[in-house]
Amino acid sequence: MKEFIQYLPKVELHLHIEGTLEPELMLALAKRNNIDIPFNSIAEVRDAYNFHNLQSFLDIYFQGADVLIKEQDFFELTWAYLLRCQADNVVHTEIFFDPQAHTQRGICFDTVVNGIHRALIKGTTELGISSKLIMCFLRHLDEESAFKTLAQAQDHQDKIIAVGLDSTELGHPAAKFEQVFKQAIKQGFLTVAHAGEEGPASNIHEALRLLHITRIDHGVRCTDDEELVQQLVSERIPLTVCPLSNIKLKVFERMEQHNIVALLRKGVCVTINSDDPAYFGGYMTDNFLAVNQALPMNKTEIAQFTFNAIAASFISKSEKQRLTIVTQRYLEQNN
Ligand code: HPA
Ligand SMILES: [Zn+2]
Repeated sequence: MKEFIQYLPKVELHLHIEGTLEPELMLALAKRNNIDIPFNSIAEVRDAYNFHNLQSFLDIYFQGADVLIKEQDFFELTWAYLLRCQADNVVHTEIFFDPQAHTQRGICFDTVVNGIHRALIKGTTELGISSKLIMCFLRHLDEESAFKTLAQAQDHQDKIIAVGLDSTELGHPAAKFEQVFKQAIKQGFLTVAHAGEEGPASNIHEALRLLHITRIDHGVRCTDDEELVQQLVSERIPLTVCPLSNIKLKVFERMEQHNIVALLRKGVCVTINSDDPAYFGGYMTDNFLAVNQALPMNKTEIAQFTFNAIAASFISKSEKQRLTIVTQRYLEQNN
C-alpha cells in the first residue's frame, strides 16, 4: 500500500507556502539576510516545534517567516516546495500565501508575489506541475488592513485566483471580513476560508453564508452538526483537511480518532493536504500514509481523495477531465 500511495497522482489544495520553510533554509536565509532568530542549530529549531494549539504554532510560524526578505528568498522557498511535490507525485497544487505577514515587516507586496510566481512558472515548465495562487487575509488583523492588501493585489490579479482567510480562528469571526470578501468577489476573485479547525461548526455555517466560499479549509468540526454534514454532501462543498496538522495542533488527540475517513464514507468531498509541512512533520505522501496507517482503507477509497481534490480544484473542466483519467488509469493498473 505504501508504494500505491507514494506513486498515486495527488492534488494539494491547502498549503501555506510560508509553512514549507524547512529549518535548513530558515537558518541559511537568516544568515544571508542578517536576521536575528532565537535558534543556533537545526535541532534547536525542531525542538521549538512542540505545539499545544493553533496559536502556539502561529507564533513560531510568523517568527520563521521573518527571514524571508528578497524576491529570491520567496522564489527559493517555493521552488523547494515544488521539488517536494515532484517527489510525492503532486501533479497540481493550490498555494496560500500570507502577504500581510511580510508587508507588515516592510517587505513589498510585489517582492512576495513575484518571487512565488516565478517559481510556480518554472514548476510548470520544468516539472510539469500546474498551480494556482491564493492570497490569504490574516484574521487577527483588522478589516482595513485586509482592504489595503486587496488593493495591493489588484496589479497581480493575473497571478492570484482566489482570496482566503487564515490565522487565529477563535475570536475572529468571518463576519469581520464580510465586506472585504464581497469586494474581492466583485473584482473577480474566488473565495475560500479556514473554518471549523479549532472553532465550532457554526463558524463553517457563517463562512458559507457570509463569505460565499466555494470550499472550506479544515472544516473538521462539521461533525458536531449532522445537518451541516448532510448539507456538505448534498451541495458537494469540499473540505481541505490536513491530518498531520490536526494531530500536531491537538484538534484530534490521535489519528485513530480523526474523522476524515468517516466523512469520506459518508460522501463528503474531503481531501488530504499538508497545511504547513515543515512544521507538522510531513508532506502529501506522509499525510496519506499517516491516515491509512491509523484508519486503513482500500485503494479505491485512497484514490477517491485525489478524485475529490480534482473536483474541488480551481482548474478548468478539461484539465479536471485529464487528471481524472490519469488517476483512473493509475487505479485500474495498480488495484
Ligand atoms: O492551519 C492553519 N490554520 C490557520 N492559520 C494558518 N496559517 C498557517 N496554517 C494555518
Ligand atoms: Zn491552513
